[in-house]
Amino acid sequence: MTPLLQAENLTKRFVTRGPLGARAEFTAVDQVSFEVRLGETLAVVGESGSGKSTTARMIAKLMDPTEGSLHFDGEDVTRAKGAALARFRGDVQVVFQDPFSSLNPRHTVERILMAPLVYQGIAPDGSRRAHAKELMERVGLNPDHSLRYPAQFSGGQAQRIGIARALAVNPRLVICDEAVSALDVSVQAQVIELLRRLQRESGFSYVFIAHDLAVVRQIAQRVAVMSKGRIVELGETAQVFGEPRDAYTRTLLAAIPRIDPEWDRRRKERS
Ligand SMILES: Nc1ncnc2c1ncn2[C@@H]1O[C@H](COP(=O)(O)OP(=O)(O)OP(=O)(O)O)[C@@H](O)[C@H]1O
Repeated sequence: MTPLLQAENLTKRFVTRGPLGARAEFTAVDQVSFEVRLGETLAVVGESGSGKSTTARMIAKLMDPTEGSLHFDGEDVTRAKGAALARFRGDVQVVFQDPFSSLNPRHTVERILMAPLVYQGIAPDGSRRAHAKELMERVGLNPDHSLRYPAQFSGGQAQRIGIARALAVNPRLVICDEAVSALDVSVQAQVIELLRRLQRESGFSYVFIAHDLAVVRQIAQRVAVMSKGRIVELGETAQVFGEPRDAYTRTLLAAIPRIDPEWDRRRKERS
């Protein structure tokens, strides 16, 4: 079956300036290849600076790769512009880490949620307001609060607005870039539950970028481990976490605080 998204040898090099103004090239993402299957959640994990966000930005087409290609639903979208790019934007949405900086503080929730409907030409003029309220209900927000501003919501509620905005266009792939990392643990659990429910209801795929492996275990069927711009391991979550083949993955797993003592005990027994 054609994968929903296919990244092949994606590479991103940044040009930097050294202390004496010398030009240097830095490879943030190096020949990364993976596919995202229909309806699955693929997590991308790795330490800070390993290239997760740069990869997310390239597959969301918020940044062009220096090299490599990107296919969506079998179509080459690497250089997509105009109508093809607009179609891609309707299919692929991003939820960012900090809802407060990714939501316009001067716009009401209603306006924030109506904007993608207007852009994608979804829902006729007269029904957009009702559509925005429905979206609020879907993500567990009170639709009576549609005329409030982002700052009037808590962090978890604001992230629900970010999720509702991503869902407005009925995407087929949602990229969550550290979408729950800034939330308190209890709020985080609620938002993860919401993300899972929405996937069950709508069947879209997630690429879930995270550094918290405990979160990844709850949500992802497959996981790609990144280190220094490369994917060092990719496989079923249970297999990668249970029997990591790569030394870096083992270090990463050993470094996280365990929330599941039973799992930790089994891991220690094996090593
Ligand atoms: N615009 C840029 N110009 C130069 N270097 C960049 C740029 N964006 C990212 N980098 C560098 O590329 C590397 C990968 O960054 P990236 O943000 O993708 O990593 P990450 O794994 O998402 O890390 P974090 O979890 O801290 O966000 C880092 O060393 C970063 O400093």
